[in-house]
Amino acid sequence: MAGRRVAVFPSSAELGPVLAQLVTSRAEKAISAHGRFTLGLSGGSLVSMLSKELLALPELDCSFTHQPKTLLNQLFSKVNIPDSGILTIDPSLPVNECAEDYSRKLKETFPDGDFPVFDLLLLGMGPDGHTCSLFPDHPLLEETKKIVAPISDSPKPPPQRVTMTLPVVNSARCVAFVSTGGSKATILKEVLEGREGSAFPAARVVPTSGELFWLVDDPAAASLTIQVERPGSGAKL
Ligand SMILES: O=C(O)[C@H](O)[C@@H](O)[C@H](O)[C@H](O)COP(=O)(O)O
Repeated sequence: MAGRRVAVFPSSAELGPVLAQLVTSRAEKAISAHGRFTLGLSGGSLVSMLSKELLALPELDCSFTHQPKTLLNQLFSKVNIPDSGILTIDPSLPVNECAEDYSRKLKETFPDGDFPVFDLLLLGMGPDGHTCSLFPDHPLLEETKKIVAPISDSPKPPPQRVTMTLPVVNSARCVAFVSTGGSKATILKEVLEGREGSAFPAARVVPTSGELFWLVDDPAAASLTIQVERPGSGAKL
């Protein structure tokens, strides 16, 4: 890993522009290095935060995780992405087929190597420490071969989901968690300051050779004792 960076902002209002800057800077870097930019998005409040900030981006080749298209419309209305550049799950399929279908789409988009290498993954974390649909103590955390897996016993509704696996997440060139609000304070401390090898799924996101950011607000960071960065709203990460 290139080193974890924890950046704390007074509120989402200051965090949002820095998140948008991270997306644009990693997009520029990716496009100049290999001619396209691949972005994976998880659920939660990320999409609406991004849609407020991203007014214009270069044409992007994007892949989105388990987001129904309706949720993404507000984001897509702000950025210039051709339909062919957007990969979504097909929720009309039974969950196993849905995972296979999405896995096939990803393999077509990322034909090289065992696992897709996203330029940037933006992730959220639930109050139980889950990320993507990787839940604490679930056997899916040990998956080493699949790139997308079905889950039929999610502790959080809906019970049936599909998720990217940890090897995909940890292959990314850059992963950024976004976590805001006081309800995240306890779990954030556990994940960022807990023992080595903590079982929380979010703590197992440690990109093999990519960057790792945690972008959080003051209420979420309230219990942290580790050293953090406090970038200004115009900061570049
Ligand atoms: O799949 C889901 O049930 C949610 O999308 C969930 O995983 C979400 O990403 C986290 O709960 C963080 O969401 P917030 O950042 O909005 O709290």
